[in-house]
Amino acid sequence: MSLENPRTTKYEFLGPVGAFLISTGVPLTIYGLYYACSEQTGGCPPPGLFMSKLPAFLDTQAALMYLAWYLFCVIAWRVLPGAQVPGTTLRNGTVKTYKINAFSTLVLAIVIVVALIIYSGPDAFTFLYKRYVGFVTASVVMSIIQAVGVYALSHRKDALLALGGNTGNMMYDWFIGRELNPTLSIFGEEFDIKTFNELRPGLILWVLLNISFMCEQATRNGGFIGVTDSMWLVLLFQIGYVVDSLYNEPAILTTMDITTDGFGFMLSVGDLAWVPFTYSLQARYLTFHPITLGPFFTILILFVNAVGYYIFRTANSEKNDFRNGKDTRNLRYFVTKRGSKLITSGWWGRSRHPNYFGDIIMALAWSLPTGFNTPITYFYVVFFGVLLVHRQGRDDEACEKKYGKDWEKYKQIVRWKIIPYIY
Ligand SMILES: NC(=O)C1=CN([C@@H]2O[C@H](COP(=O)(O)OP(=O)(O)OC[C@H]3O[C@@H](n4cnc5c(N)ncnc54)[C@H](OP(=O)(O)O)[C@@H]3O)[C@@H](O)[C@H]2O)C=CC1
Ligand SMILES: CC(C)=CCC[C@@H](C)[C@H]1CC=C2C3=C(CC[C@@]21C)[C@@]1(C)CC[C@H](O)C(C)(C)[C@@H]1CC3
Repeated sequence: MSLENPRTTKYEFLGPVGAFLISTGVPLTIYGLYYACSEQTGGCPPPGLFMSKLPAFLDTQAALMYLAWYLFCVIAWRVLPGAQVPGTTLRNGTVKTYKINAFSTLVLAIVIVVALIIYSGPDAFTFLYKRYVGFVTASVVMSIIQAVGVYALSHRKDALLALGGNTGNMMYDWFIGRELNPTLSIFGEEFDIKTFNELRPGLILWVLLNISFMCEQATRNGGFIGVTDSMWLVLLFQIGYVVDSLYNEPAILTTMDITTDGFGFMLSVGDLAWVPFTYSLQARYLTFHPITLGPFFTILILFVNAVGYYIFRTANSEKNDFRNGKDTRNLRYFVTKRGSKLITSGWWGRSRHPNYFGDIIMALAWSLPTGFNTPITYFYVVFFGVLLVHRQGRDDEACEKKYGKDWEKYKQIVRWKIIPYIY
């Protein structure tokens, strides 16, 4: 075992057994959510739990369309212009550069879809709703293929492995991600598989799925005039979130997924299947269960989302500006033995993950438009809460390793983990 790629001695997610359970559980949950909440199976939930029939899992047309979608994203990455931005310094001392053009890819995709809808009517873009299960299968197959491919590639002599992904247990390493930054060369340009998947094919597909669900509602209700206020709210919030993520694309380069985690099945299925198909559940529900909120509830939900967005954005900007030497707020901080500074006032003085707090408030605002008819449309809030609590724990552990006593000192100053005065 080389010094650069030490053997991993600690398992996360309960080791190989957990890796197996999550790898099978994630696709099953995506199908399960469709089964438990869809028009085709009889409602949300269906009247008899085991009585309804699932549509075909395999749909060749959907698979071909999904492949075309993925290729569109790759071609857009290659041909659209974009700044070359350096990532963080890797532990072997090298720095990778990334092409920043995810936002232009989103704009291009939306322009094409809107042109299609204007030219041919909303009915022309309902195929994502109608062939939903086929698209799920295509994205899961794509995730498996990619995870197998990057696992095989990671056995090159020059591969830099993730510190957490080199246990030697095939199942676990395949799941958690063995290589830190699997890269291909596409027409002479370095293609970083992990950052590409994290921001483009899945997040933009989430937007397109939502637009397709709105088109289905419009088709049924006499055009876009018949689209309900609840559907508009969900689209506004979720498209706004994706726009924000892609517009701030360089911010992803310092997240733990990019700096620390390898790319394996957990991230490939999370990025390509889980994000678009479970995060869009609310809009899919509203397609077959339209809800009119009226001005009072619309304004109330807009307010909840605005509060969440304000916290999420100002917290992330405070940290990014501070770390980039552009702080205008005179935030208090202390310098750690490692040399980096930890903020102790503003949002980062109120809790150790104020951005997660904003994110979870937004998650709630995205489910509220579906009313209180079924708990299933609140799945995202629950999952996201669990994800963020777990992520907070992982980050705390990583910071403890990085900063040692300095992290203890920071924890003494900032006692709350996510929600000030509560958690
Ligand atoms: N919608 C979704 O499904 C998901 C959304 N997200 C969102 O992604 C965003 C990024 O999240 P994530 O990467 O987990 O973590 P953060 O952006 O919260 O970054 C954590 C890192 O920030 C640095 N840091 C911590 N405390 C301080 C401080 N006081 N002062 C300065 N730096 C500090 C540390 O790294 P260092 O010191 O090494 O720089 C730490 O590892 C969040 O807004 C989150 O809500 C995340 C996951 C899923
Ligand atoms: C069910 C399963 C296997 C879960 C894996 C977790 C993934 C769903 C998440 C891990 C980190 C993520 C990030 C985003 C989406 C969810 C996943 C993939 C993210 C792209 C959402 C938008 C944000 O602005 C972000 C870019 C910061 C974020 C990055 C992490």
